[in-house]
Amino acid sequence: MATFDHELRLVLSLAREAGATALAYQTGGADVMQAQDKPDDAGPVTRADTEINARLVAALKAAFPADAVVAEESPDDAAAAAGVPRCWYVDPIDGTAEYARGETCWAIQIGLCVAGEPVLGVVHEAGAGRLSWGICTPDRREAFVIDDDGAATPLRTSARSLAELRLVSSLSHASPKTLEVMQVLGIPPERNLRLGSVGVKVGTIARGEADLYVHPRSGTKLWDTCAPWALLRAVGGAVTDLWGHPLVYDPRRLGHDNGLVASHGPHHAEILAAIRPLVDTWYRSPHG
Ligand SMILES: Nc1ncnc2c1ncn2[C@@H]1O[C@H](COP(=O)(O)O)[C@@H](OP(=O)(O)O)[C@H]1O
Ligand SMILES: [Mg+2]
Repeated sequence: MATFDHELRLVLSLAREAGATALAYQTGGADVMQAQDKPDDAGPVTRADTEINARLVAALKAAFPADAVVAEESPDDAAAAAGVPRCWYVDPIDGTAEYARGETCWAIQIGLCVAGEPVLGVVHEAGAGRLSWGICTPDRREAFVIDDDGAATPLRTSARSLAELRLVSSLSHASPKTLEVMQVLGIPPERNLRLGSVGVKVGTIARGEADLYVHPRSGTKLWDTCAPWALLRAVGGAVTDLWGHPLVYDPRRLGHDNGLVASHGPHHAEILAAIRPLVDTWYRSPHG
């Protein structure tokens, strides 16, 4: 029986070390962070993204030489990952735009897929002083949030009804489509929490503070979602694209071109049905 204890221990320690690096640079301000824009509108990158990326990739490859490692700042390695049964997806800093602005809604994310299923995820919100992890396999379903003092609390989603849903949506990639989603689901602006980072947003659902995250377009990549999905699946949440298809973790296609819908679980099908008329007006059909 694979417990993933060894993997979890290593990844928790790597995430904490990376969090300390990122915080040290962020405290140093703009000159130390060295934010630059990547080509092709791919968003900002900082010294912390590059250095943490290199450290995490090297450590995972050394510890698990048979595994593939796909990471945001070294995406060319993804070609070699096709067909490898175990693949790590690493986002050294998810929410780099917020990180570079000195905010706290960013996270170090390390996820493991086995046969295309996210089974282990660590989302370290170093700026917020909180680290969440989850394991979701047929043998083990467990997810905790650990605060800076080391206190661990089991993650638990809310029991909110469809009429009470709390949304969490992007801060830096806001879309007018989100307002349409809010309208059809009857979600007022005060129940829309805007935050950076997929992992931070999904974390609010895993802790029961929000219930629904809709990313109504392309733009996110497998490293943005793998770790968050593992922990949300571990607590019974649901994740699909805008049409209700499961997310596909195939390193030959790094983008989630059909958007994202993550929820606390019990109303996922009703949410998809409610937004489907909108999706049909936005897009002719799903990609691929
Ligand atoms: N429209 C878009 N174009 C490019 N990247 C996008 C995007 N929407 C989301 N992302 C990526 O998804 C992550 C979460 O975005 P957001 O927090 O704004 O929802 C960010 O990852 P990084 O910060 O790791 O680059 C961001 O780059
Ligand atoms: Mg990211």
